[in-house]
Amino acid sequence: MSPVPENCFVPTSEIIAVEETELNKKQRNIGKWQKMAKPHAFTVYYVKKARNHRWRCSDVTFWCVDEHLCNQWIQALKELLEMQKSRPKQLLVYINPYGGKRQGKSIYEQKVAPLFSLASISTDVVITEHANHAKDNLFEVNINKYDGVVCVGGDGMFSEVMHGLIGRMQKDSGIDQNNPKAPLVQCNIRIGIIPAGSTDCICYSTVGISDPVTSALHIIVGDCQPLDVSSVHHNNTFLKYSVSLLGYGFYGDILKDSEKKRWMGPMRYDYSGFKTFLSHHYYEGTISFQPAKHTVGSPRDKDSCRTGCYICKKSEQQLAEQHKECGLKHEEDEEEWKVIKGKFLAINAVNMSCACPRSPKGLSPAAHLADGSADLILVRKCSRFDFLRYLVRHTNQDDQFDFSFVDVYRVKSFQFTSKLSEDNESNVTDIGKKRFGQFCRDHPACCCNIANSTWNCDGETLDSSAIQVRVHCQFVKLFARGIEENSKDEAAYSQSSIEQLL
Ligand SMILES: Nc1ncnc2c1ncn2[C@@H]1O[C@H](COP(=O)(O)OP(=O)(O)OP(=O)(O)O)[C@@H](O)[C@H]1O
Ligand SMILES: CCCCCCCCCCCCC/C=C/[C@@H](O)[C@H](CO)NC(C)=O
Ligand SMILES: [Ca+2]
Repeated sequence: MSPVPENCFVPTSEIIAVEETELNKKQRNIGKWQKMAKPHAFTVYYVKKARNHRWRCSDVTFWCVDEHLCNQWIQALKELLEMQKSRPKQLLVYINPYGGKRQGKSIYEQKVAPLFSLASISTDVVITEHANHAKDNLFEVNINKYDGVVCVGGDGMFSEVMHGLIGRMQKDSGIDQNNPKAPLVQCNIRIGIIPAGSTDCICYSTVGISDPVTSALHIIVGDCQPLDVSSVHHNNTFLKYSVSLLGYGFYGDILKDSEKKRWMGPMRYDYSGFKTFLSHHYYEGTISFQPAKHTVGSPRDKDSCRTGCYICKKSEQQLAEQHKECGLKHEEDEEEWKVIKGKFLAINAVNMSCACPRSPKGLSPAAHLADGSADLILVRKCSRFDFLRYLVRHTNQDDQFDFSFVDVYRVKSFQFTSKLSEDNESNVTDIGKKRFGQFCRDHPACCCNIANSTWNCDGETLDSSAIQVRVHCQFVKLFARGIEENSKDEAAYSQSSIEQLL
């Protein structure tokens, strides 16, 4: 138990629980309580903010001689907690026992379940037995029973749960996800992520740290962070939704190679990353996009998306106004498309910064969680050395878009077709060309890859290289609050912390 501080203050929104404290004989015999005939006590458990966005559960015990007064305090504090209507009471939890370092089950049992129980949250826990178990299960359960769904795992596990929830919502509303222009029904049930994967990019980008206890506490206090979701189609077939990275070329090739090496755990990305870097393949294709004119931000902004972000709030208001004015009409059909043809080492479309422990600022540091846009990053063919310089900037403070071979656009929709599929479409009868398709006709020894790359969609591969993508503003909600401002005030606040304020 922490030492009892003086002059304390805790916002009720950050109290985890209040409990009557059973005093044992030893406790009764310390200090001034020794003189009391029968002391009474209650303990307040609260969120303690530490460095680097880490949250911990701390506690302080109040002692008192008057049993009635003590009970009144407990009662009053419990009533205050009852008034926190955004807090979940009943959660559905899916644990992937094989994600990341295969620690999902023990992380949940040792670090998370005791906190949920302290906060009086009831849970139904499902330990997944195979891929898509959680997704399929979400189509069957009585979803209205729950205040939220929690996934214990990595980005792939989050993606599964999100697909289950969105899919269920569309099915219940009779909406065909295969129609790329269908007015999708928003998903209001919040998703919590307990990070136990290999990259944990979605957790890191929305909380600021990949830490199971911090995430559990954000769930307990009932945080809510909306997230943009991209729908990905191939012609009139729905492929997937994406919230973090849609990557073709470099990140697609890493994923394809790393899937065969899952046994290596998170290290597989380093191994495949190195191999893919050495292969230096580039891909030809055409990318068309509609710029996101509704948002005031730019991918080159110096400021990042933080808790209470005004750019995301503005997008939310605009979205609401658009819905009022146009109903279900889709304005984007009428807006201009920009077309870019080229040879690319990487095409990355990110709905959020994609910050993760490997890349603390992410692939697009100024991308917003909930502004209804994605940042489309085009890395053109360049030397290995230049590409390495670009990759190194993922890991440091330098501007990763300040290269002649890198372009970045903020978009609300885009399409991609590879040169190979364009050629095949325009000349389907040219069998010789198709058979020759795997080799570069001009320079057999160069890195020009006539075969297609694969799309990496939040860590899952897509079956098609030709895709149409549309960003849906604030389409799902997480138990998170975005990354809190890391000001000097916050550092001071976390050092002295609530102990001194309570
Ligand atoms: N019991 C299971 N057995 C095999 N695969 C599973 C099981 N449960 C879930 N999966 C699948 O495992 C995939 C990867 O899981 P997860 O995202 O948790 O870990 P990861 O790939 O190591 O981390 P990251 O996605 O952050 O890189 C998910 O796409 C999910 O569909
Ligand atoms: C020589 C230095 C090279 C350093 C390069 C580091 C770059 C790391 C950037 C990782 C970006 C991750 C984006 C997130 C993708 C996830 O959706 C996905 C699934 O978890 N993870 C990966 C690795 O594809
Ligand atoms: Ca966005």
